[in-house]
Amino acid sequence: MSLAALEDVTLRRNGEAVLDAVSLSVDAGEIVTLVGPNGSGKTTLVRTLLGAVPPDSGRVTRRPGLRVGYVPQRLSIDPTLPMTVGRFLRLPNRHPWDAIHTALEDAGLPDVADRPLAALSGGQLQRALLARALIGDPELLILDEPTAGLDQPGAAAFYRRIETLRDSRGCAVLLVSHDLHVVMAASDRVICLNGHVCCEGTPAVVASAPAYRALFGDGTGGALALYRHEHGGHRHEHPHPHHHETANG
Ligand SMILES: Nc1ncnc2c1ncn2[C@@H]1O[C@H](COP(=O)(O)OP(=O)(O)OP(=O)(O)O)[C@@H](O)[C@H]1O
Repeated sequence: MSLAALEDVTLRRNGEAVLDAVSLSVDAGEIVTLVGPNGSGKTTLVRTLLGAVPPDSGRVTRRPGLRVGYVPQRLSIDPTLPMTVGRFLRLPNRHPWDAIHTALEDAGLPDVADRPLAALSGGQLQRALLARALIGDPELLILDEPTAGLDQPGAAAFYRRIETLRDSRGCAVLLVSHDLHVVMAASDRVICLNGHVCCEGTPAVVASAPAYRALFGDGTGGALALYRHEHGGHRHEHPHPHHHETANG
């Protein structure tokens, strides 16, 4: 059984289908990247999958007792509040401190528990949000545009961390992105959303799908560039956009 799935889900707002007969599932341990332009329904899809919004038709299923970690697109509290990172992570469930420290370490942010939240850089804040999502030991980690606001090396490093986390913790990852031209090479599947699912498959399959090109045009020469890091041998610690390998050449 999938961890979470939508089956033929349609959701209307103001007479328009925001989600149009969408089917999607996330299985244990896989990385699924959901890409789509602004307004294509990505956040609505995630909220529907989480059970926060009921669909007008279709079925939403989640494995009973599924543990989900959610990294929101934006922080919903004022990051300038005089609060330490550790206290922020203890909200609202008062998790034990050793769980907080483990999560910070896994998110690549050790030794910051006592620092004010306001003192974190954008990339560090993103990792703090990731740490918060990891505390409950999620089976499914959902990240909504986690690299928005990060520069290319920052985004690449964040994606590497997600890949490592999937490997070490075995959690499934649903990654939402509006970056139409660059996705994590480690994605097992890429799903392109534009109200409906217009194509899906491995990154390489989607990159060469006519529906992808028709929707997302010719940025990056029409290719889907992949954040890929090499295992062993030469390694790009700071990948540059021009160094992205492309799926189809
Ligand atoms: N509660 C609502 N009432 C009316 N319209 C809504 C509501 N929720 C979403 N929509 C509309 O549904 C469409 C999809 O919104 P959604 O936020 O899911 O898109 P998105 O792909 O996540 O966009 P972005 O990349 O900008 O975050 C938008 O046109 C939005 O205006």
